[in-house]
Amino acid sequence: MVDTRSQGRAQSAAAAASPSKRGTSALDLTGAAITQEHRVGQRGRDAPSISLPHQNADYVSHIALDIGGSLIKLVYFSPESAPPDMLVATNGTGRNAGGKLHFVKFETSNIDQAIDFIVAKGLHQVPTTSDGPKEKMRVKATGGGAYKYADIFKERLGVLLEKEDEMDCLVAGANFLLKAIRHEAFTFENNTTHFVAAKADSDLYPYLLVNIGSGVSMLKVEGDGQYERISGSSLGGGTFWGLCRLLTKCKGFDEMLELSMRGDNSKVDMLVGDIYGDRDYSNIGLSASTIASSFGKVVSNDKGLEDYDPADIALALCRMVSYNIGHLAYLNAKRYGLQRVFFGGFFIRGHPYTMETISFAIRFWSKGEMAARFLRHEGFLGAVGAFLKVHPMSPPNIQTNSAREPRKVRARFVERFSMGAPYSGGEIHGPAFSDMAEKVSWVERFVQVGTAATEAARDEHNRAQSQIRSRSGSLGDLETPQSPATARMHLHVGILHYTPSCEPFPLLADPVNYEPNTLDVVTDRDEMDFWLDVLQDQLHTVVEKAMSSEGSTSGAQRRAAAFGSAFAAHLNKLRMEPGAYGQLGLADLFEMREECLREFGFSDVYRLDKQRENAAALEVLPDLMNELDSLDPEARLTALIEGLLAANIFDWGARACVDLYHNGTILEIYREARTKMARRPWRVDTFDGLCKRWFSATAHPLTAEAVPTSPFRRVIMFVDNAGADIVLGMIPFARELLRMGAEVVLVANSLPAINDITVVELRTLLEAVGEVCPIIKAARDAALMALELNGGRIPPYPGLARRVMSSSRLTDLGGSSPSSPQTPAALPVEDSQHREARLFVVGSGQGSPCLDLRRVPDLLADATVGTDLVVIEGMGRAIHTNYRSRFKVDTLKLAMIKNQHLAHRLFGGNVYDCVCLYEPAATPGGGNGH
Ligand SMILES: Nc1ncnc2c1ncn2[C@@H]1O[C@H](COP(=O)(O)OP(=O)(O)O)[C@@H](O)[C@H]1O
Ligand SMILES: CC(C)(COP(=O)(O)O)[C@@H](O)C(=O)NCCC(=O)O
Ligand SMILES: [Mn+2]
Repeated sequence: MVDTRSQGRAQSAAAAASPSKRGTSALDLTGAAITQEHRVGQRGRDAPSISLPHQNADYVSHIALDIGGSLIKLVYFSPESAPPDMLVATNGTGRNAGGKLHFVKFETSNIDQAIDFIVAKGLHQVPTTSDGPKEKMRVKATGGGAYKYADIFKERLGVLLEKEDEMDCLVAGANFLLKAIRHEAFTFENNTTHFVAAKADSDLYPYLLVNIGSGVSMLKVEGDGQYERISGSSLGGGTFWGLCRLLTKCKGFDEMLELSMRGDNSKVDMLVGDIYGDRDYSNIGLSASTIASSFGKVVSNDKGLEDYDPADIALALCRMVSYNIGHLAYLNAKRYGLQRVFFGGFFIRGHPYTMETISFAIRFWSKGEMAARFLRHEGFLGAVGAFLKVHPMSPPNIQTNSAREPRKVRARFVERFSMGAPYSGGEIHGPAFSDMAEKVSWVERFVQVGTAATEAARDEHNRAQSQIRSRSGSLGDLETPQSPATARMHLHVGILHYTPSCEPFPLLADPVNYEPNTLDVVTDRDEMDFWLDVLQDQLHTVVEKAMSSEGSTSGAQRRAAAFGSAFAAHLNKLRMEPGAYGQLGLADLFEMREECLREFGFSDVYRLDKQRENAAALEVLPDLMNELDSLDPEARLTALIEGLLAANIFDWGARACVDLYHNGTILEIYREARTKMARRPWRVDTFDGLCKRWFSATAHPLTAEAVPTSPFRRVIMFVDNAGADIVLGMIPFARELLRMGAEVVLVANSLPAINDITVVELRTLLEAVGEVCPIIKAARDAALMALELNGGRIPPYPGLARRVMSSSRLTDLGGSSPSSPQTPAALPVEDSQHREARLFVVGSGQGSPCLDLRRVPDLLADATVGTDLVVIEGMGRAIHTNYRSRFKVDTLKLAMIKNQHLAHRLFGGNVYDCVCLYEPAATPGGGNGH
């Protein structure tokens, strides 16, 4: 329940909540407003700051505060249920202590607003089971305000702040973020963002942490909890803010930054050229444009404050403070022999000019040797550190299952950007709406203003880009940054999703350097633009699909339209600022579309198409199996792969394929693909190597009737699309391996993405396949029994010598006579611990058409024990991602390329080219990764 006393205050706040009870869905949108002074034009080029109305909260388990001299930073955590296929890991409770971490900030002078927010969301109360007593939330707090405002928190919320040391929290937060978030740190020079990830502790420590809040702290950090505050300065963010307010009459901080962007500091700063008559002082390396004395020109001009443009003053102040801090940071780094310098604190605010200036100071004084690094979570370091005291999310490197490597902390975190991100201009307002109607009306209400604003910002951005291009060179060398021509860069901080049961795929040859994405779409703007265009072009089709997937009701239409607007806004955002969300790759773009659909309640847009295509493909499966079984082993392997590549054409995510569906039935397309497009030789074709390995455990010469012996013990197969792709492609291939005596683990998406089959659908499908295929039936039964005996987890491979099976028995088994289904017990027994050809199914933990092996569920990681072949299928999983990744075991990558640009870009090829890439296990140290 909302405290009645606070309701009045909450309503009076700019973004007032409806005084509704927790748990009800009513939400008063009147409070959510784009205020007049925030309109484009009045407020300059920035997107309007849109205040999300207070929302009914998710269940929140922990909160932490950092109450500084200028800002209050709030971090809170809402636990989340695991996807259904990952329940085993949670002992069936669905809770695995995973959840979402949210970041919010307020001005300290507006402490009531922060308290209203906490009250409206009920963050200060531990929600209870219906009968239990209400507990007070434990609130960790750091920063001076934890002392100064303790009474207010006690009075208004009834909570006692548990105080934590500020420097301790700062360091804990920085260390955590730098290790847990992939793209936390970046450099910013010459208007270019470059993300730098520390891959090992030795890449990180020791470092200098410069926190620019109201004042400045400089800490030498050597490890977790190992630090020393070596210096500081009173000339910090407060100095800039204070002097700016005094001299420019600007009130808001962002307003001052905006203002400074129109400024010309040479009107107030004394430059070297002013002293040397427009000449450089080249003897000591100073160009004419270097500032000799900040505000020095004011002395010689006989002018009053009112004669100066406030923009020039704002810019000169920003530069003065930034440059001084950069200089001090360099001197301290030098003094302690530190090579890496990270800058945090909210003074920076992703402001290009601030970052350019600090970077310039570090580069200049280090004679080009060092580069300043910035943190995306800027001012949240202390709050995150305080949060970790009550909820330590990642005891580093827990040793899991004995046979596997230690888990990596980073694998457990992923950052997601909600639909509000592009509109709200980098401000963070808590979790997504709990009620769909609220969310949709919010988008409807703000989409026009938001779109107008992002368009204005984009025009501004384009203008700035051409200006920068036209004077390139002047910023390239060690020159003082000119007055900023870049539009404001909004660093977006998303919601951090924490999944403690995720870890890197254990079979990666080089997990540290593994990068799933094949193309670099962040640095390569043309590439980014190409894929943004692709997604933009497809958007109306997806909106239509979404709508019809739910019977085109008016509700579905509104939600689909809102999805369309929200996703379009993300695309626009990325077109302007490819680095706004960190270093997103192509895989993230595709995933963002799926996440956005989910956010608007579309749980599975292609569900009916998938069902229809599965049914159609099942009809022809028995004939296909007969046809394959009649071939001799080598021809059969070729036919299996050709069929698999052909079936990969059923891809609702590719424009070229969707166009095909208008002119033919599923079967016609499949036949055409199999006889024409997927015939050997393929564009990338290392089939001969596969063939050699495939028959390496079988006595030669191969006879026509013989079923070969599998050289592989356990094969993990990442499957792709529903319908023909899985039924006529991957399943027959898996069946062949099972027949040869291998164990097979099929890995499917945990959540839907386009027409990819999900793990739940796959299990059902295999039951249907089992009806017409005794091999699949027996292998599924054996797997289910093994799972039952092993508490739902895939047991390690039994680890036996290879079973040599009698080919006649196997041929019996493979016959498509369903009258005599064989149980596993009827399989030939080699010794007491005989192994069965079991067919397991496990979720990939992902909901994307691509495959990011940096984080897979531990249930899948378990399955790698004993695996000696990994098969990755499809354009998303084997081409967009993982095309260049290497594995500790043999790998087979199979895909049809359904996009002309991509085929051309990768190997000068054409649309419908096929890839059959067999790669033997990477030898240790043998140039893995890329
Ligand atoms: N919206 C804002 N309001 C006030 N100050 C801001 C704002 N955004 C950025 N700042 C800058 O950030 C500084 C505060 O940074 P922060 O890291 O939160 O430090 P502190 O803990 O001292 O409050 C301010 O002095 C100001 O320069
Ligand atoms: C989303 C996809 C990667 C899915 O392909 P799949 O993995 O199913 O083979 C692919 O459809 C794709 O890249 N589509 C966008 C490009 C296009 O429309 O041509
Ligand atoms: Mn797919």
